[in-house]
Amino acid sequence: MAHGSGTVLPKITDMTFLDMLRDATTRNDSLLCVGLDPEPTRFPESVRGEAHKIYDFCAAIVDATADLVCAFKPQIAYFAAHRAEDQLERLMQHMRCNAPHVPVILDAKRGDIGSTAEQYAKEAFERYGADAVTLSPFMGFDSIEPYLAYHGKGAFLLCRTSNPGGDDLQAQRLASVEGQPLLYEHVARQAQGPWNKNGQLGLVVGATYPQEIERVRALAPTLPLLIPGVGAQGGDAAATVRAGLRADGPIIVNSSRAVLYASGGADFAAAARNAAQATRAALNAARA
Ligand SMILES: O=c1ccn([C@@H]2O[C@H](COP(=O)(O)O)[C@@H](O)[C@H]2O)c(=O)[nH]1
Repeated sequence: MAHGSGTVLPKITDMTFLDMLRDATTRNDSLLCVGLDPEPTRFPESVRGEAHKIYDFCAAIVDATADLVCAFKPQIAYFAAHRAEDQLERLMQHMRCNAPHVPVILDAKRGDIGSTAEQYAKEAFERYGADAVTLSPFMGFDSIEPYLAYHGKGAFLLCRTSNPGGDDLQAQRLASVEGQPLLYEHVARQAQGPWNKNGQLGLVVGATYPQEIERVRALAPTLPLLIPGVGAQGGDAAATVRAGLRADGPIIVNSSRAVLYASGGADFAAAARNAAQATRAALNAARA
């Protein structure tokens, strides 16, 4: 264990989230984000079920893949469910020290009234020192605004998510808006336009729906797209890149379980590296 728990170390760079993303994408020649979704029942046999090993497991994955990724994405639920927020704090410190060039997106999917959003923003950016966070836009712009007060930090709004039920609301038509767009199209337009006051917004779009990625890209030509759904959810890596990547429109393609649990043995970190290498290569092969 490299560091004790407590306040997350300050950033050693003044780079914005977008600067860091561009730098890591180029430096590591990668569109791949490794998702950190630690589930102790899937840990290597020697530590299986041991929630106090969450930090050790994730730190080993970070060390094995830091030169292969454009971002890391810890999902906060996997830590909170095990009362392991202290281990997430230590992991954030570990990434800051050992992979300082890789931006970290805290997947929290927060959404609440402004005064509460201020607390969530403080949690993401001050407690954990994240470079970007995921948010639900369902409660409107005033629920997003507190995050934008942290200049240079990124905020990814759920737009067309990777799950089958995403259609239940996201594909509903907004009769009150001119042209009657679908809800997810409206989110994309708002994020590319009036809500993006300081250029901090991005969108979450599922790799499981490449046609919708293309549609979102048409409506939001320059926003960074965070695209989960390759790997365990079966999304097509090549179709994802073709639909989403533009010269001035970056993509971050997340894979969690397919990397983390590539092996259940003592070779888990080496297997994770191999899986990350293969996914990075598949994504790069589809780049124009
Ligand atoms: O639309 C969405 C938004 C977020 N996620 C998150 O991404 C990872 C995916 O994990 P895999 O193991 O690669 O399937 C996970 O943390 C989700 O909460 C998503 O899948 N879809």
